Amino acid sequence: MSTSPLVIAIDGPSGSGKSSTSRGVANRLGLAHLDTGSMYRAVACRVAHLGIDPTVNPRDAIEVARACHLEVDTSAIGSRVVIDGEDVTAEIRDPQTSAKVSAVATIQPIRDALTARMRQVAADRGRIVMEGRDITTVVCPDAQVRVLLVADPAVRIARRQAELGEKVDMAQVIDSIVRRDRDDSTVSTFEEPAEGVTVVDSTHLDLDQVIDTVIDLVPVSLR
Ligand SMILES: Nc1ncnc2c1ncn2[C@@H]1O[C@H](COP(=O)(O)OP(=O)(O)O)[C@@H](O)[C@H]1O
Ligand SMILES: Nc1ccn([C@H]2C[C@H](O)[C@@H](COP(=O)(O)OP(=O)(O)O)O2)c(=O)n1
Repeated sequence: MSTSPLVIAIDGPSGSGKSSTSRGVANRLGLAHLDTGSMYRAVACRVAHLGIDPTVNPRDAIEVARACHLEVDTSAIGSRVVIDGEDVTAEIRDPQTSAKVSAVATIQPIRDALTARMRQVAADRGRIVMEGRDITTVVCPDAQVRVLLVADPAVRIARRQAELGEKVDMAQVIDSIVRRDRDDSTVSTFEEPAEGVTVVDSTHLDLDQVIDTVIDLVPVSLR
């Protein structure tokens, strides 16, 4: 197995399969994994716990993003997220968090603060899969492998619905895909691939096929 630095950057809209694919690739190649969306989600939770409305008081929300102590598990199988001593691993996946995360993620100084932390993680880990919305374009544009993972909206909605279970509110699922993509795309370019980025369409592929497709893009000398 290679020990050369390796960053695999995977961007894409909600429900395209970024997390499942990234974990699978990290597992198979023995790499670290960073779900950058979990960092935005954790800041959204902390901001809410402090009673800050980021649309009314963006300055206070920015201060939280800059000053918080944020621990994110970077193992391929772990997902623990702790912010300012509070374990928010479960809360960041709540539909309520999904509904409010874009309000935090569309504030540019918050993006700048979290981008710096993401780059530090990449530098510390050395060999890593990073997933998000702007990894291929802003966070790690020099990544050795850059992928835009897409899937038809109807398939993404169905996958998210299946994941959340029967009791889920359909309007909330559609909001968490369609409205959120629209809001998020005002600050990140994940609907079209940047130059040099490979599009992988998972609409008709199962998870193993998507993982294989991404691994095939990694130069053999870096695996
Ligand atoms: N290629 C695929 N085929 C079928 N289901 C998939 C595929 N990729 C991911 N999924 C499922 O779709 C849901 C959303 O995937 P996830 O990896 O969380 O997407 P994202 O991180 O892009 O939001 C999960 O329940 C996951 O198991
Ligand atoms: N690099 C990133 C990662 C996530 N975000 C934003 C966009 C999303 O609404 C939230 C949460 O991202 P996350 O990847 O967890 O969302 P999905 O699992 O794809 O639904 O954070 C971002 O703006 N930039």
